[in-house]
Amino acid sequence: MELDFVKLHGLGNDFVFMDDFSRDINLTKEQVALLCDRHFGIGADGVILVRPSERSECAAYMHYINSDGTLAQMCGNGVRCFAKYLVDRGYVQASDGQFVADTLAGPKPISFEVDDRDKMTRATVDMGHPILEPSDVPVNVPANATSADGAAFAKDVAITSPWGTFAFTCASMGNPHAICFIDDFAQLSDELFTNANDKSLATLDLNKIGAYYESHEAFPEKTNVEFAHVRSGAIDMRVFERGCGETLACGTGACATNVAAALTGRSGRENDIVLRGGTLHILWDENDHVMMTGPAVESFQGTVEV
Ligand SMILES: N[C@H](CCC[C@H](N)C(=O)O)C(=O)O
Repeated sequence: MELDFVKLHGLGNDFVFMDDFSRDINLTKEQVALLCDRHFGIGADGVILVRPSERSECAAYMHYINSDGTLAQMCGNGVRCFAKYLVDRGYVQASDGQFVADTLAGPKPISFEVDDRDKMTRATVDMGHPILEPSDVPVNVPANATSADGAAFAKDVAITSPWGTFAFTCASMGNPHAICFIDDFAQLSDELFTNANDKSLATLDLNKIGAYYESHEAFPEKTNVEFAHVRSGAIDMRVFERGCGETLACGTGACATNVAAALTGRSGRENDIVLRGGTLHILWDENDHVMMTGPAVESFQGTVEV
């Protein structure tokens, strides 16, 4: 079967988009993995099928699949690319400046900017409420803290690994995230770095430590794993994504990291999250909504045999 596709990315977190308004595309895990293979396929972190929404208030439904073929509830960079796909093709009027995207994590209101050719450049997505109750993240560790409004959450929970014990604060944006804040990388074991002479977030070996925690038994549905360093005015973050491995950026991960930093008193509620692929601006507002702002870029189009 020959399928048209469009390749888009949000800060280098990249996706193969396919128009599935006719609801007749059903890809196997093997087909998704091949489409995402960076040597034998198109190459991407995931596949996004654009489907009709059953919600009258939503323009379309984003069906997100990780590169390993597993479904995920939400994709922050993906939903900004989803917005660009719809606006640039006229499914959403550029002059409207806003619409609602439907996702497995529910409706997500989006406001967007366009250039002088009515092509979308940036979007702000209302990612909704962070989910903090440990059993809802889900994470099998006790709620050891309560947030300002009394909600239970998993704060700095120590989970051991072969390379030492790391403390995670856990939150969901519809999908699970475990965030470890590291202040001093020099304290960590040499074997955790791709270059022990330069111990930093940049040289942390995520294929070792990220992969270990992604599938740790503490996380019944696995988890996205973020390592972050808070500095004045910004938070540096790298991510080992569930079902993908390390990606250059993670929108839901940036949202969860912002919430975790604020909850644990490491930062305020609004931060620039600096990722390998670029910067996302995140605000956890006074109504408990997490607002994510960032770009989306279309790389190329094509057809592919599956
Ligand atoms: N791998 C994630 C989904 C993609 C999230 C990420 N690409 C984003 O931008 O939020 C998961 O299985 O929960």
